[in-house]
Amino acid sequence: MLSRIVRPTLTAARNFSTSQQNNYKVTVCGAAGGIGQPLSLLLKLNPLVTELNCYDIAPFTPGVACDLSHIETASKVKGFDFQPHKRRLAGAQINIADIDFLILNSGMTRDDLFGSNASVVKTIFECASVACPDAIFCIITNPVNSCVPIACEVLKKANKLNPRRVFGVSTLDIVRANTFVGEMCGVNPKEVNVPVIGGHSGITIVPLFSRATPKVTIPADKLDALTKRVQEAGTEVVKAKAGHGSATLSMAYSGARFANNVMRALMGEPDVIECAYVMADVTDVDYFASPVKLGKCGIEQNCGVGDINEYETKLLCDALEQLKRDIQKGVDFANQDQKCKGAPE
Ligand SMILES: NC(=O)c1ccc[n+]([C@@H]2O[C@H](COP(=O)([O-])OP(=O)(O)OC[C@H]3O[C@@H](n4cnc5c(N)ncnc54)[C@H](O)[C@@H]3O)[C@@H](O)[C@H]2O)c1
Ligand SMILES: O=C(O)C[C@H](O)C(=O)O
Repeated sequence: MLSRIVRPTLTAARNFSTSQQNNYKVTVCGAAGGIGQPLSLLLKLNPLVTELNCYDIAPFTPGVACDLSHIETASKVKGFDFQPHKRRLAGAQINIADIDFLILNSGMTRDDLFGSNASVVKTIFECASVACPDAIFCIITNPVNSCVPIACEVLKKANKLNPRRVFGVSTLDIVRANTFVGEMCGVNPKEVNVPVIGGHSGITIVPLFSRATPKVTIPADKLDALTKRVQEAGTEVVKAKAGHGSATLSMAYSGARFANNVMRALMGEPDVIECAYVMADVTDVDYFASPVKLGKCGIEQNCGVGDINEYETKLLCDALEQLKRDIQKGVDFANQDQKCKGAPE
């Protein structure tokens, strides 16, 4: 069982063979938002990204792109605002034709999350299924557990689904688990790898401390609290920001880490393994977060659940019940006939 989760090392990427593709065109949807801006910044700093398209409905999006374009890295940056009166031009306005990566973090945080965000995801994937069906899709938009099924259903309807290339980004759960374990055990969090399986919300988040590397011993009386802290870490940030949004900076880091590792694998680097929420047949549910081995075409192998202990098995059972409902909600939404808000005419 492969358990190494590769870190994003921009310097390592820089040293990598030039005979492989190292010129990825990336579009960030939601680029003007709390996550979108720092994520776009990190992508602008990534030497593997040669073209960065910042797309958002916010009218100042071209300004965000202009700001980024002054940074002294070689990539070209363009900004696209996508106002309602232009929606007819969807694919062209988003500028997703011929791109390699579409990173989707457009949408609201917790208020009215499902209704509005589900529509955004559906709309963008209707465009993507025409404009860039072969891109790598990274979905950050919440609720991830339902948004990934929506995206896959839309692509499936258009006969363009390649499940190896559609990812729900659950990296922040791993990043948090690594950090909290590092703090608790006195280990540099950079050296810690805790696989996190299941989904990305509450009890669907199942950290596997028994499989942490390096091996750590979590005192029995602290295990519940540590597990809950990882599961509720999003709420911890929401409360701490006191009405000013949810996690943005740690999420931007996590999104950039994930995208960088996918790019490294696409370039042919071996043994790149990341946890991600993907279409899978490794449990009773159709979408599941687990370690996946990445390769030149996207997911090469789903490593599945692997060995887990009794405590984690109980967590997983609870997670699967909730995941089933979340997934069904997404599938049902995608298959509703009604035209969604903001869909291209
Ligand atoms: N996967 C994760 O681990 C994780 C972590 C944190 C946040 N999130 C989610 O990421 C999403 C974004 O969070 P944020 O804090 O950046 O929110 P935000 O409100 O700051 O930014 C969202 C951006 O999306 C834009 N937008 C809305 N509709 C759009 C559309 N149709 N097309 C293009 N852009 C559109 C908005 O104008 C805004 O700039 C939320 O759904 C949030 O819950 C996920
Ligand atoms: O929890 C949230 O609302 C945002 C995000 O999913 C997070 O994990 O921080």
